[in-house]
Amino acid sequence: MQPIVTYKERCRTCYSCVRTCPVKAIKVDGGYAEIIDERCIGCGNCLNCQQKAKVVVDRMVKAQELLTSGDPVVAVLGCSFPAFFHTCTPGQLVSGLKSLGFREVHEGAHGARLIAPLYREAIAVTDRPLIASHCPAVVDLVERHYPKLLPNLLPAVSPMVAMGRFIKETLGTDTKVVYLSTCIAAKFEIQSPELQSAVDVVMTYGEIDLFFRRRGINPATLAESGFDGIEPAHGRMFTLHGGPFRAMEIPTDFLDTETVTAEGETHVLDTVRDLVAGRITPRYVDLRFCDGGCIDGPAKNRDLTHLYKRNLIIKYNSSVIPYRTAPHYASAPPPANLRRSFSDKSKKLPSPKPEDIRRILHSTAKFSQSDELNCRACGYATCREHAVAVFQRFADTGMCLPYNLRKMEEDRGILLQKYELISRELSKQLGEEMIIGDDRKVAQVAELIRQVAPTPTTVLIQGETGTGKELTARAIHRLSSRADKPLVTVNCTTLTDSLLESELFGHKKGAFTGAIADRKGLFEAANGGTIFLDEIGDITPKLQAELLRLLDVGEVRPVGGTTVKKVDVRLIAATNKNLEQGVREGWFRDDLFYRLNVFTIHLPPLRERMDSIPVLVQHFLEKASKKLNKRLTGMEERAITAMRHYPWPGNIREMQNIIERAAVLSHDGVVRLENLPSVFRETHDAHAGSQPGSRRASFKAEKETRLSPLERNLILRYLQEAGGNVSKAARLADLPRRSFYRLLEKHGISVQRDRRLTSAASEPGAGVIK
Ligand SMILES: Nc1ncnc2c1ncn2[C@@H]1O[C@H](COP(=O)(O)OP(=O)(O)OP(=O)(O)O)[C@@H](O)[C@H]1O
Repeated sequence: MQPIVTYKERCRTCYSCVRTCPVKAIKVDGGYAEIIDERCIGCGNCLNCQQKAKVVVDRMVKAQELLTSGDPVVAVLGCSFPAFFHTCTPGQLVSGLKSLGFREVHEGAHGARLIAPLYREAIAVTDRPLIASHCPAVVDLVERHYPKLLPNLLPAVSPMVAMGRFIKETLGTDTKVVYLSTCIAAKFEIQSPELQSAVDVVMTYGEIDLFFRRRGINPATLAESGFDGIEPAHGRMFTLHGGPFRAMEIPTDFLDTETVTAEGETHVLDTVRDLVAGRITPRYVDLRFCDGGCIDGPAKNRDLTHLYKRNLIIKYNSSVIPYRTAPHYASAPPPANLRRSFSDKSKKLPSPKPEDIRRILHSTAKFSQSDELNCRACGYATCREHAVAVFQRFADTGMCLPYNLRKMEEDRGILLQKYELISRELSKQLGEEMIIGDDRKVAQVAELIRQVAPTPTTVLIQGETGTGKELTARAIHRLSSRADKPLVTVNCTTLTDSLLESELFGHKKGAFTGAIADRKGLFEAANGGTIFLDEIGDITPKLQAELLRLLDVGEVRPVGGTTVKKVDVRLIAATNKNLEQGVREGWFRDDLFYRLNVFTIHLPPLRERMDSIPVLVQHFLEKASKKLNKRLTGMEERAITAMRHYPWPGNIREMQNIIERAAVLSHDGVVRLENLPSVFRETHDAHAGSQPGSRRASFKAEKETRLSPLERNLILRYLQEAGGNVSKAARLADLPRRSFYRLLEKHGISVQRDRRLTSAASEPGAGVIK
């Protein structure tokens, strides 16, 4: 089993392991990131996964099995142990390990002394730069990724393997050796067939600590025992920066270019690349993959700083360490063979051709250099590196975050547009086509519609939100000679600017990222019929110019296209903005305004059409009855009175929504005041209170009634400014989100994001235009 395993179900594909793996030994496939064993060098960087999806396999069970097997088991403490177990003395630690069942305890630093002669010899006679082979991650790095440097690896085993051989050759081969360390690569090292039998188990200090705790052993409370092996003297310096020179007595000095020492991923990789390129030619290179050396290996003590740990080692080195060297070691010869060889374990990967890279980049909408953001969100340093990994099947294109975000945004716009079309279609089926009203102003509107409908004239409909602008546009189309041709409606605020332009006019393949084929626009789709552009006051100046051109010459030019197409489309535009003011303030083109303003219909707000309230109530009750499949016979007088006195900031849509909601709540088929949002009860009470002879409402009730509409208007305004996004609206209003939601509920306002502000309410009654 590999020493590091992946828990698929914990992987959240954040790609942090891809990002931190120095040799890109991580493959993202099937929604999780797993280690590619042949490429892995065991550095342990991927263990920093916050989800704990990559973990070191716990060797405690294996160690326990050895300890209970009856065979002698020897513990060897790696040189960095004083920087981990700093709350007890070395002698107490030895006692603790013996309580666990270890027969002997050794200092692994002696291993450095064992291999030192080989190092000195090789360095003295070498004709090429020699790379130290004591760090297993460095050995794996060369064997798996830089095989050109195989002849440069110093042909000696690591101190750990030297210790294992020394102990087994002295005590006999039935002896088991457990090595304790901060190193994860050592766990990989002992799996190599050539070295396997030297050490049986590698455990981290953390695992041993857990072992102590599980067995209720606290070494700090134990009496001291002495180490059983051979005292390593300055071999203990091995773990410190530059320590191997001292531990193995390799002569060097500060400015000596004959020897180089490097620690940490960046420096090690740079040095290796320099060696491969022949940029440096020292005699000996001492490399350790972990930044900070062995005391800062992946299983280090994370509570202590590097300098503090370094001081612990130095202090340890100058203290008197209890030793009771067992007699069988005093005269033991060094192991017979401390040499080793290395092999090429690299795997040749397929190299993509330029067109392969281009194809992969195109598939994530990267058509030019500027599209390559190199944001590293996928874990690769550049978009091209990612593309290479995709080609080599280590990565997939779904890892590109900017592309995904953009695509989501576009999909959202398209879905919103579809949603609008479907909900309009649904409304039509529910018989929403009628313009209802029983007042003078709606009668005037109806007359204007009848007059303009049969002509080809462009119409501009102005009115507050929810006053029936779209309904009016539909009526004009229905009464025109184009009624049998399409009516295409577009809400100019639902799509991003660039997407809206391509939706309206179409685009040519390659016009922008994501334009993978030619596409017709909505003007072409509406050819022969009518296009209704809702919220025209929100379009950008660029789009205003295109629209003006279209109205002037009757031609559309697709985005990215050079040719134009004739279209015959009648335009009806609507806005709740004051376009004249827009012209004065410069955000709306005057020439487009005059082009649109040929025939304008102003829709009065509901508060100016109070006479229509009863017929509208009736109309919406009938609609709700159909939609909810519920018998509704009417609305009680108190509720109608409240409706008459309510200021209706959301106009007829608000009324429609409120009646539908009340219809849901009604128990007996009659909509009662209690079924309406509380603000209506307050409106009713305030009104009743102001009637002669009626009992005066309390100050609190009256205050609430008068302020409530104001509060409601404010909420609607914030929502409108936030495009229907409640969190944003709450932020604008400087209110906690929860409070904002409470206000929405109080006023019966329901929100559909990016649709427009709809509040929980209504519409009218007697058909004026059918
Ligand atoms: N006079 C009316 N008679 C019947 N229903 C109406 C009337 N006016 C509006 N409605 C209904 O109110 C709702 C909102 O109408 P519409 O979408 O036409 O308003 P709008 O002014 O276009 O809104 P917005 O400014 O938010 O785009 C629709 O369900 C519509 O059917």
